[in-house]
Amino acid sequence: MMWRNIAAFSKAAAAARTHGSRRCLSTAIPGPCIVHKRGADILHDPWFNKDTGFPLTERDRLGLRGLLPPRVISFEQQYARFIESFRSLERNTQGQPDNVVSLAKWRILNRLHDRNETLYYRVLIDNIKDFAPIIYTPTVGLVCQNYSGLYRRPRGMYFSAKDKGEMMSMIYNWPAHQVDMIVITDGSRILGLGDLGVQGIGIPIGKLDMYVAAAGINPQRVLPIMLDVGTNNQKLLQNPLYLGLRQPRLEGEEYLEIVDEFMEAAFTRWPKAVVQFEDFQAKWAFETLERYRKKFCMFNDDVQGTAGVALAGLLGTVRAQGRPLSDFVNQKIVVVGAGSAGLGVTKTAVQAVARMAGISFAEATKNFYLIDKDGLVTTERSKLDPAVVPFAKNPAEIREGASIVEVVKTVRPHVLLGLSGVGGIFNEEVLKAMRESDSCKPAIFAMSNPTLNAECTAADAFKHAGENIVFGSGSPFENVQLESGNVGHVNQANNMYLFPGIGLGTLLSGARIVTDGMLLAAAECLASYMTDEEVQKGILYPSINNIRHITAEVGAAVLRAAVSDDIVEGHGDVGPRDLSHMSKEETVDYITRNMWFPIYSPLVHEK
Ligand SMILES: NC(=O)c1ccc[n+]([C@@H]2O[C@H](COP(=O)([O-])OP(=O)(O)OC[C@H]3O[C@@H](n4cnc5c(N)ncnc54)[C@H](O)[C@@H]3O)[C@@H](O)[C@H]2O)c1
Ligand SMILES: O=C(O)C[C@H](O)C(=O)O
Ligand SMILES: [Mg+2]
Repeated sequence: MMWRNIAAFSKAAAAARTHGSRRCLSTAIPGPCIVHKRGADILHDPWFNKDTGFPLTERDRLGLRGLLPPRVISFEQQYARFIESFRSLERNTQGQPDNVVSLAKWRILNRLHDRNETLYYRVLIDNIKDFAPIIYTPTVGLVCQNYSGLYRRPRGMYFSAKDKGEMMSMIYNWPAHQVDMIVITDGSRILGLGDLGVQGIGIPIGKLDMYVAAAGINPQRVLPIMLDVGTNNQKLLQNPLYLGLRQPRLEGEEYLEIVDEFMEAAFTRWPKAVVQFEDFQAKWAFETLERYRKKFCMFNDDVQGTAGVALAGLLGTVRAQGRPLSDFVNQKIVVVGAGSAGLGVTKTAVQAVARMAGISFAEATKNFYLIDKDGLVTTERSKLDPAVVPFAKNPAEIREGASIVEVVKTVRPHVLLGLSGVGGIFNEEVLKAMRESDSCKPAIFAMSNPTLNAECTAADAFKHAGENIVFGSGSPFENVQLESGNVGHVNQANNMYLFPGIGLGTLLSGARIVTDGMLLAAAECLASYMTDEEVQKGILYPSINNIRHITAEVGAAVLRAAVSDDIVEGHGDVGPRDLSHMSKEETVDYITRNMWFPIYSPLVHEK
């Protein structure tokens, strides 16, 4: 396996990325785009609309003459105008409550999204660091919470329990002929915000925005899906404006029949699509993953994407300590949260230890401590969930149900990682206890989203746990100015660094399933991306500004793993033999060339 080579590869990767990041943004002359509509219908279609940017000849050809003011405004002018209105909104809302400002920013972006997708995705790609926190975590959480009130226009498709028996025909209501990426939720566990029912549609929309921005999936080929099987959120059920089914969630077979029907319908119409499951409550996240992963091209981002990002972070912390990667097997890791994300991370990290040390899975669990809402999980617990059994500790080591602080004080872990969804649970006492860690650079990952649900803030982590820590959080925080004059670096430990590459690499390989090998390759690629110099400064993940480049690398790693697993079927004109003959560089190049980039294409009308 590659683990030993990660540090060596990282230097070469860093050099390549300085080189490569320009390439994927280069703007070749765009090919024509066929439209089947004319006149005002084009202006009202955000896929084709160019607003005042339609050249005069195109206005003639498409029946737009007279429907727009006479001046033609260039793309660059339109872009500058939007950025100026965004900046002026920032100035005008200064001093207002954070939620008000965030929603105002989301609205202005959403209006552009609804009107002109080319311009929208261009401003998103170019300003990803500023805009990701609006269209993705944390603001997307606020949008979901307020969705029924914010709703103006539909986006994506809604399949409800009332549509049983109809889905195979309904799927043909979607206007695009080709769909490459689908992100689906049932709204049952939206970030750390719980059951938000139909309002959870904001999550697939935000994830697919990241697919377009990071992976260059053509926005005409993405499909956000809400599977509305009811909600158990009483507040929503009582809200007269709630837009979802007003019934308790379906359970058991009734629930699975709905998901089965959707999967059959989607893959019947688009057999080559990739489906990402997102924000399902743990029991359904695991059950659907097992049920579909050998049958359909799908993966669960919260279980599998998060596991890869966390593993890359954990390996990074070993490097940050100046230790060889092989020392990963000696790291003591406390994971707080034993749900879809926490269990996915723990299982993957234990597997990595077992592989590296050449020991059994059971032996490799020795240095892992799993804590859930009832405290430390031990074998003494009655009604132990089968999924946590492999990680349950012997109560003779530490008592059943021990609190986080007790566990930290007893174990003196190298890493404290939170995926509990409970804001502030790494309180002052817990963080101070991490000062006694056996690591020279203790690591704290507060991975829960959105910001208020993070287990601690970045500032508190550096203040209480010490200035020598490594810190990661699921939602963005500003870097922290330390008393020593140094900067405490904040890593965004978020699955956004992997899911776009997993989806894109799978799509372009033409694989019909997503294997463990493909997921592991994605994690290894991310783990080897940073240089030793960066890692020693506590920088474990790349800047989000490099997201297209890292996604191309991850996508290539996933594709090459699919080749190794002998499951590629090719994509478009590129067959399985072509894929298997590509070198690593050629694969990255192939992935990069297939990324869509927002630029106005000449529109050609066809009846
Ligand atoms: N950063 C990322 O990339 C990323 C990825 C996936 C999930 N997440 C976040 O992780 C959180 C959990 O997601 P999930 O899907 O695992 O949820 P989940 O509901 O499946 O699991 C939550 C777990 O936390 C435990 N828990 C609840 N209260 C606790 C407490 N007081 N002390 C200790 N443990 C407690 C529960 O017992 C459960 O095991 C969410 O906030 C989500 O946003 C982040
Ligand atoms: O959506 C995110 O930002 C990460 C993750 O998928 C989550 O559920 O929190
Ligand atoms: Mg999620």
